[in-house]
Amino acid sequence: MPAAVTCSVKCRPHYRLSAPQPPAALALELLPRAQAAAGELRATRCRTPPSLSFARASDHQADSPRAPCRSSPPSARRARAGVAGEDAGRSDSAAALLGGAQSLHAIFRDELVRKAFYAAEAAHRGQMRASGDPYLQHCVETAALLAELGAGPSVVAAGLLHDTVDDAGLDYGSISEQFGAGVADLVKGVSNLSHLSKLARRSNTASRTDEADRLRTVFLAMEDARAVLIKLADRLHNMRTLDSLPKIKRQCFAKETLEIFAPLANQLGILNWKEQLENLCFKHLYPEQYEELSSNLHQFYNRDMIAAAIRRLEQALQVSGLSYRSISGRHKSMYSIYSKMARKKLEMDEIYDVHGVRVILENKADCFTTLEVVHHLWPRIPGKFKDYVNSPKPNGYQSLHTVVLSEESLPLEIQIRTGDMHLQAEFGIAAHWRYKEGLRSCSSCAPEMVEWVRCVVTWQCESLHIDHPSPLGVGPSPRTTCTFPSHSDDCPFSYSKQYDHSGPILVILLENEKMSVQELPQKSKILDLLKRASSYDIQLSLRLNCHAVHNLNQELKMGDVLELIPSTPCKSGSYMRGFHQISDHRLAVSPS
Ligand SMILES: Nc1nc2c(ncn2[C@@H]2O[C@H](COP(=O)(O)OP(=O)(O)OP(=O)(O)O)[C@@H](O)[C@H]2O)c(=O)[nH]1
Ligand SMILES: Nc1ncnc2c1ncn2[C@@H]1O[C@H](COP(=O)(O)OP(=O)(O)OP(=O)(O)O)[C@@H](O)[C@H]1O
Repeated sequence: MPAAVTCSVKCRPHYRLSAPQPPAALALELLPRAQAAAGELRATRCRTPPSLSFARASDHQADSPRAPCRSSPPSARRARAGVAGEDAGRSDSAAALLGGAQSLHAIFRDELVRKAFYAAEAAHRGQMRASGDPYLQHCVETAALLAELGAGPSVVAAGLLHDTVDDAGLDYGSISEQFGAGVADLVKGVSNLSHLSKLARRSNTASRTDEADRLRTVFLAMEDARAVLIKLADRLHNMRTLDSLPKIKRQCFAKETLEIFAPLANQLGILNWKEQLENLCFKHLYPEQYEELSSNLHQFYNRDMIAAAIRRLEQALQVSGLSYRSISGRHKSMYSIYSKMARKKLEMDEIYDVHGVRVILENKADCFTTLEVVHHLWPRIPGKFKDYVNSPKPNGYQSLHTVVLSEESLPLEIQIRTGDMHLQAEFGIAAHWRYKEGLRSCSSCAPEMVEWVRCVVTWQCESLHIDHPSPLGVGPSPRTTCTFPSHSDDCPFSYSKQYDHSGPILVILLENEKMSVQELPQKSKILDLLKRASSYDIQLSLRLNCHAVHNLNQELKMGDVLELIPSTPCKSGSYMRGFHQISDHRLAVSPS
């Protein structure tokens, strides 16, 4: 019998065991919209994809991130009145929206969150998305995505308010007054990220891989990790509702999302969001390939096979008296299959890990015994066994891999490893995001930064925390020993012991309405950066993080934004209009 019955059948919500769909529905099930629930859920917590009951809810709503047909923003006065709860003009549909959210996520009953809902409702009243849906719906969907991850009230409230500064005339002061500086900082942080993202789209940063890598690191460096989380939720909902935008805009968003936001979600360990973002980008960027693969997968994806295999393996391990920590399974995402086919020049039927199961055991010996059990249960596919336990990969990755033929005559990849090996594969140098990002040029990526933000987000979000418990499996949980944004001395996540911080810094240069992310050695000065500017002349005035520059020898820090302002103002005035002064509590990568 398993010592601790922690069997976690990780089933995607659209592979619910209890509710088989007719074949016609399968194609839709493969669409990312249907992957709406957070994370790969454990069997015990398997739930249907949440869908909020909105006035105009439909499965494939077509909203735009900044819908041109929105009416002009309501006055800040009304928004403030809404914050104070004085406004009696709320509609039935808003009440239905809140009720729908509350029925899915208890956190929408929280006082702060309800207050934020009413403030967002007042601020966005009358505003519509390109699809014709109320703008408020986007705010609630964004907040709901955060709630699904298990984020706390401040993050969910900030998710509701995330567009009130840019699009509805609320200012930092009034949000801070009503909700506290914590929520206001988050809203401001999301707004800054949105501005940078807009500049990046205008500068086509996504098409330059190195620069896209750097920009992601800057995102992590300049904002509270939780602001990045909110921005990701905002982007995920915008990507789900992209259809009503013109093709050129859809592709622009999709390109940026694929190069910047999906890898960011991967780095933060939010794999379900990463997969949804990638699949949506795939659909908009390569519609023909998407359709083709989607129809091929009709034959390949087997919804019940993984659950059946897990049950069979579970029983066999129990009969053998083997203790296991967990058994989980997953279907490879469409985009992951497409990328693997392209990367390795393979046909669909040469991808052996479309269906996969992973067993985590107590010790190495049990791994090998489990392998025997597996090979007794199913015939193995020759040439597909890999012993990374006795021969670890150069990055330290350890696991046994085998591919067997399931009862359904489909290949099933089975990975077998110990808890320690798994932690190394999730958090260590062999972490999955590094393994993936390692395929790209990632010279300037600051791994310590990613690890730090990833762990902060993990602690902040209940469901991620459950999936990724204490990183080393021993010692105190960092949740109790670290205070954001610094590590305690004994924190196992702290890379400070493993890395010297002599690496480069990343700063943003804004000139001629273009943005570039520049990598400079530590202790570089403004003057050093100016040497890289194509348009620098003495007539220009300079601003660093929204402040006028008086000293060109001032040292730059990670995440600094330097703006070159021409003597004849450009058509949009300051490039950083709407960009809020960057707070000083940026994540410290350098000890300086
Ligand atoms: N975290 C982590 N996972 C890894 C690493 N290397 C491999 N994996 C996992 O192991 C799976 C299969 O790796 P391999 O058995 O080496 O197979 P492959 O190179 O994908 O080739 P195929 O046999 O065609 O599947 C990957 O899909 C990952 O899930 C690693 O360095 N880190
Ligand atoms: N056999 C498996 N069982 C359970 N989970 C798996 C299995 N294989 C991969 N995973 C997990 O599924 C997620 C998505 O992996 P995905 O298959 O897209 O990429 P990958 O594992 O890196 O494969 P590849 O590099 O071969 O494309 C990752 O978190 C990965 O750890």
